[in-house]
Amino acid sequence: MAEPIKVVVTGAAGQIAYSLLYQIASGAVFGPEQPVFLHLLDIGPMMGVLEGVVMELADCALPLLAGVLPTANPEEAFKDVAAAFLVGAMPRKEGMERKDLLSANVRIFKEQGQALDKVARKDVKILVVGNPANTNALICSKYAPSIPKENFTAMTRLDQNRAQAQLAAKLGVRVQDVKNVIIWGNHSSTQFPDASNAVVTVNGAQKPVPAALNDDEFLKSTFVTTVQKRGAAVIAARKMSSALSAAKAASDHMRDWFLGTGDRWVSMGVVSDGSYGTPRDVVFSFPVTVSNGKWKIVEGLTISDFARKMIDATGKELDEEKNDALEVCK
Ligand SMILES: NC(=O)C1=CN([C@@H]2O[C@H](COP(=O)(O)OP(=O)(O)OC[C@H]3O[C@@H](n4cnc5c(N)ncnc54)[C@H](O)[C@@H]3O)[C@@H](O)[C@H]2O)C=CC1
Ligand SMILES: O=C([O-])CC(=O)C(=O)O
Repeated sequence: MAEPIKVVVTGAAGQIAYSLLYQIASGAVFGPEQPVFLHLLDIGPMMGVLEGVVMELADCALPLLAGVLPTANPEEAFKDVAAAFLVGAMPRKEGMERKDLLSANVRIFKEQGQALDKVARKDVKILVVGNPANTNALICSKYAPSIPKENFTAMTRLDQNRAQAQLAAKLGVRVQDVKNVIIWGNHSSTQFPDASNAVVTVNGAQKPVPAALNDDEFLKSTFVTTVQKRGAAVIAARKMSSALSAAKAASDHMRDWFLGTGDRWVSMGVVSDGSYGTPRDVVFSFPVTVSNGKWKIVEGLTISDFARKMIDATGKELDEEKNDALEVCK
């Protein structure tokens, strides 16, 4: 059996972590042969609740769980970690946009960037889940200059999973029969869920999704808005934001980053290099493939006039969020 790797989850006493911790500790993320030592970070007042989570983890009797460290100290939590799930942040309530959380949450990511910079492994893979995820990831990276920018990512996998599920339902196929749907841009209501390159397998044969559906109007309107507003729809129904599906998406994202995607495309928020005419120096969601622990943006896709407008709009929002966040962090 391999040596255990240290993995931190922040917001460990919260609702996403409650689903996520089991997935990590059971082997669903780093594989069935990789033991994990879990570092659980939350704030001081939540230490009592966190103690209960630690008890439940023990009670799961999981063979891959090598140990658990609950703490309210970021430098203790981030020490020598190989993977960081940055979940801990305030969730939005009904009627809010995710960027309304910026002033409350972005400082958390400044402080955590500074702590990661000091004590984490330089090859740590960081996934920011706490909203507004893209801009929090950018700020975290800016305050951790000794860790490569490529190691900071934001989660748009939940949007990808939602998009894939919507398409599969519309086409009457299994979710695993739909691939290469893309989420461009911000994890916000300006994101662009794009099915123009998606492929579906029907009766053993692959077909482009637009041809299989033959309903461009649906792909440009209902499909896009359903995915853009799905988080709000869950909040309206549950009175709390998505947690089960968010934890599953965080597991998918980190698993694919560690273990690879093959030729399957996945969407990840990464620091933009200006690909596809997007603004540089914002965390923008692109289609990527991953091998040997490194992601690479899928190149050479054709961008329609419609896609151009959508990509520009979400890029503009990210530029604005960046400026607001830098102002808050001054
Ligand atoms: N990117 C995405 O697709 C998604 C992002 N989210 C976001 O994830 C975040 C967490 O959501 P939930 O778990 O539902 O919230 P929650 O309120 O249940 O849990 C958040 C936890 O973070 C802790 N926390 C607050 N400040 C902290 C700090 N400085 N250090 C460590 N822990 C801290 C809180 O004490 C709490 O235990 C929210 O910002 C939410 O909007 C939620 C769903 C999907
Ligand atoms: O909508 C929210 O605030 C939580 C979230 O990010 C999502 O469910 O996609």
